[in-house]
Amino acid sequence: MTDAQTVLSIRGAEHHYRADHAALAGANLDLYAGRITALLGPSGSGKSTLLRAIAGLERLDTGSIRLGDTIWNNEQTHLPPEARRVGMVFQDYALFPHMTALANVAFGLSGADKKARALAQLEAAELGHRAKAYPHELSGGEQQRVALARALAPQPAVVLLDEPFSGLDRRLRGELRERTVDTLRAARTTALIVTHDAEEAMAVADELALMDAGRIIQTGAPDEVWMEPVSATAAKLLGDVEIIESHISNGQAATPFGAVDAPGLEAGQRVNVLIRPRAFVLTLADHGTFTITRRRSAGPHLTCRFAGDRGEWTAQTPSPASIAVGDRVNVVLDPVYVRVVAV
Ligand SMILES: Nc1ncnc2c1ncn2[C@@H]1O[C@H](COP(=O)(O)OP(=O)(O)OP(=O)(O)O)[C@@H](O)[C@H]1O
Repeated sequence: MTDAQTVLSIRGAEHHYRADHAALAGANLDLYAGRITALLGPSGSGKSTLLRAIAGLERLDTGSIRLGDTIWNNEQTHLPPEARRVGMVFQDYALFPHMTALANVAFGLSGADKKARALAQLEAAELGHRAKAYPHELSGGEQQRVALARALAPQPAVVLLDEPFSGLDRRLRGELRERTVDTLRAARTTALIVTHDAEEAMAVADELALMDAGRIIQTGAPDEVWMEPVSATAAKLLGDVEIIESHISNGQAATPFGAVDAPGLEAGQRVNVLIRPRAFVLTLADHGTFTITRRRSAGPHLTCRFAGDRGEWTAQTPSPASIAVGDRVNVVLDPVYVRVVAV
């Protein structure tokens, strides 16, 4: 994303909890004005640590965090959390149990009109009628909405949400996800949402940032990142993928399913061929090269395992019900769902 204004900029962020392990290992990330960035990464990749560093709850060893021209962190500076204009929604919502919903939302506000402003924020979350309820009297979804209202009430420059839907059941998750996105958009907030759920990240993100081993390994629009992963690690974060090691010869990478074009890569270069399950096109053939070893129907598509001399792979095809375990098939690749990346 280059046309939106950068609000928050993180460069070379490093953080160690222990000397022998970097929780952040040189992370770079930009957040853009009014846009929602989803931070997706496996457990332990450093997502929460990055959030906590932005909020000022962890101090960077090296690197910088800037809000516009204001330095929040660098070698000399560590602005305390209360001096940063950050709203935070934690995984467990962290509402004050002895305070009403209204008091929770008003907590970070000052001025004579703070109750009115808090109430307006609760009403925007369609929870005005629950203003006097205590957290234990609210459902999980309502608590999350109060937590979001509390984070937004002081009109922060950036809102950080750490796995904000993880405590909710599946149906409620989808509903609340949409509501949260609508609320953030209505408030024109710059937001960073942490998740380890690829589908959730794709659903909420204007910008997707992939994190692994303390670094941001790829950023971009969700579709772009899905279609053009920069590495096998990035591809795996976004869904099932078969990875075939190969090398470049005559501008192509050989696979057991035929050669794949690999423009721009030099002869001899070692590569990974990244194949999404839907790239495999299976055709029944009496003397086919591969054998179906397993099949599982999942409504509109069929997931098949198939084996050949050099391995076993998983395909996802639009339900051709005629394929059965033991059938012989030939397999070619739909190049739309195949990428070749240098190793
Ligand atoms: N308070 C702590 N003390 C020591 N090590 C920690 C602490 N918090 C996190 N770590 C370590 O830092 C690394 C990054 O952890 P972090 O919680 O940031 O990852 P994460 O991507 O948010 O993971 P998850 O999705 O499981 O929440 C991990 O190796 C973790 O064990």
